[in-house]
Amino acid sequence: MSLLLPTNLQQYPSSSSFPSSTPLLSPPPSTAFVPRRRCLRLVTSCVSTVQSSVATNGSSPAPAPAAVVVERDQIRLGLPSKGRMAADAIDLLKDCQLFVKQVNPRQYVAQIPQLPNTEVWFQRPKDIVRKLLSGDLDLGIVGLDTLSEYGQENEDLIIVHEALNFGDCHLSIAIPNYGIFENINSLKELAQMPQWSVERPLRLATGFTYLGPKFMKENGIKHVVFSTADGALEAAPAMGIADAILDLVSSGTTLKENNLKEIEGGVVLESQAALVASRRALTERKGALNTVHEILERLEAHLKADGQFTVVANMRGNSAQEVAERVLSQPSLSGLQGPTISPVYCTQNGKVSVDYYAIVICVPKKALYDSVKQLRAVGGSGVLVSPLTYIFDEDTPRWGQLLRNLGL
Ligand SMILES: Nc1ncnc2c1ncn2[C@@H]1O[C@H](COP(=O)(O)OP(=O)(O)OP(=O)(O)O)[C@@H](O)[C@H]1O
Ligand SMILES: O=P(O)(O)OC[C@H]1O[C@H](OP(=O)(O)OP(=O)(O)O)[C@H](O)[C@@H]1O
Ligand SMILES: [Mg+2]
Repeated sequence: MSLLLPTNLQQYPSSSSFPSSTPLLSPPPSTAFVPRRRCLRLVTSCVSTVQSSVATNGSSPAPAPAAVVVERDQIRLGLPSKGRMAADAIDLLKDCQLFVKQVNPRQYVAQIPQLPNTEVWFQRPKDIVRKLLSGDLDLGIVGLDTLSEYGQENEDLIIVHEALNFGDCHLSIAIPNYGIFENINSLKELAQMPQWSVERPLRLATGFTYLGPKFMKENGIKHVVFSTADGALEAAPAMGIADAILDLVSSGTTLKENNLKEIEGGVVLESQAALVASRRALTERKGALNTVHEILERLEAHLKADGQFTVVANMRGNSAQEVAERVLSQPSLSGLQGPTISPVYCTQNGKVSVDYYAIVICVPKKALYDSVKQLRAVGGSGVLVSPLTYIFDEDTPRWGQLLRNLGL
């Protein structure tokens, strides 16, 4: 196969792609920490010279002396310092009653009073990943795309929560919707175009210089060269300096406005914000595991509740059992663990009696109207709907998963 990769790309592992759907990465062979140095990062926006000029993002596999975790009192959490993830990360923590106290936006360290042993450090997303690897951060919030690109499947990186519900986007190949690409709609068709040869390979512009070549190689795409730039990649095809691009897409507006289209089979990964930790920090740094447990519990309680409403309704009935049977006959009314049903006491002619029962259930926001209809169908009235703030379960499944992953 004649995938044209510069030699420095070929020394990286090219096993299966980093699975964004896998919550936790596999355990490491040992807990010994070998820090990896940042690699050279050569950026060129000149596509015609790229065959030997693209270097991968992230860390190089250069040998380094074994080291231990540097002692410090504080657990360090990295948050995006700017860009579209910055405000959302702080807002998410606020929704979990974790208030980041940043005196001014140019100050790169902050505190969370609710977590006195934890410092927040604001960094660019890619630097959060690099610093988790170097041991300068213990925890971080970054997009799965950045984690995959700069983490490069390093076993020290553990995804503690893979779906923080913001920063949704996907990494995708896009081609022009005109000219020779007009009738090309899939990766397979793109690969089979007669235009590409050793002399004239497909020119792909991307900032994802690790994931891009890896994806093309895994998909058996021959005759491709990569170029990279720091932004506005969508301009490259119209400028004549690339045939296709590989970039993040969320609304799709930028592609549309630049006459580009996505193709079937061209999605490299789905991404959203994730909580990531250094395995070494969790196993060796005092207090790190407790901190991550608390953050995880708060996140799970908030995120689980975020998608739900509390619904209260009154229902006429002869007994709680009979009301329960009616409610449970409806598919959307079973709540988290079944409905809570309580008698509503009233006085009639001086006597206390029970003619109504109050039922309380949690329903997914998306299923609200269906649930209301089903409640009415079984005799529910006076339906009250309120937002749900937290759901603290007995245990958080991701915590158990994390402990297993750490071998604890
Ligand atoms: N439409 C989108 N385009 C790019 N990133 C998005 C988009 N939607 C969500 N994201 C997420 O936001 C992250 C940060 O993007 P942002 O553009 O703010 O910073 P960056 O491009 O990594 O940094 P810089 O602009 O300094 O190079 C991305 O890595 C991705 O996880
Ligand atoms: O699908 P859309 O909602 O249109 O978003 C996709 C665009 O957003 C990002 O660019 P960004 O805004 O970060 O600018 P950049 O090109 O300078 O990175 C990304 O690189 C795409 O260009
Ligand atoms: Mg950007």
